[in-house]
Amino acid sequence: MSVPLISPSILSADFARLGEEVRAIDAAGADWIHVDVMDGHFVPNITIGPMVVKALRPHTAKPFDVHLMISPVDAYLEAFAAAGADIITFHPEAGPHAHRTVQAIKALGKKAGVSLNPATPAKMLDYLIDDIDLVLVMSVNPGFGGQSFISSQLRKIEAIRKMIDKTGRDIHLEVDGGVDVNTARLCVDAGADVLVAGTATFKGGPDHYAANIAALKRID
Ligand SMILES: O=C(CO)[C@H](O)[C@H](O)COP(=O)(O)O
Ligand SMILES: [Fe+2]
Repeated sequence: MSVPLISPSILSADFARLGEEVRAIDAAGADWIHVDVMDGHFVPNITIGPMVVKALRPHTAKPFDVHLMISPVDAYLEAFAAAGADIITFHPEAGPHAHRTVQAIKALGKKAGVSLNPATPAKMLDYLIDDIDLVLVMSVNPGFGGQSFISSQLRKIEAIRKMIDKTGRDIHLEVDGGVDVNTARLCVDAGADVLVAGTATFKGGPDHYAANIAALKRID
């Protein structure tokens, strides 16, 4: 079985010590840093904006995997790009012109990701897949960390893996929500190559981050 990339969600970090937490997960073996941006409108929670992304940028050289759960999206892309985002992922449900948003992210020189809510079908990707760098399958309803994995999303991951393979392009398939050592294995079996893990990375505190990340990678 292939080893997935791990993108710890800093939603589960200690927000009073975010810079330190980012350095700790970097040292513990995180491949990417997952930044959950919520606006209290598209999702029922408010987290952080571009100023915090900018403040965290000097703390790691690892890619910032920025998950925008905001509506509208386009007005904020430039600010997140300038703040140091490497991958910018948005929800097509958040606006009427998903393809334009992809174009705008790429025009900023960033990797473009599209995220699908649990009730959104894989078909949503039909006319986007050729232009994007990443698909993010939400395996919980977006808005909060610590929720339970919705297993119906495994079928969607399998379907999207087939769509990706058909393109012949190198497109990441990332899963976000309720990923632990058990569900990680199911996601990788279904075709995922990047796993977001908030609760499963940060549980037990800094002394456990390296073992937690290693356990998510060692799932064969
Ligand atoms: O996008 C998200 C929620 O909307 C988070 O990335 C996700 O919930 C990660 O947290 P956990 O691993 O604790 O489920
Ligand atoms: Fe996320």
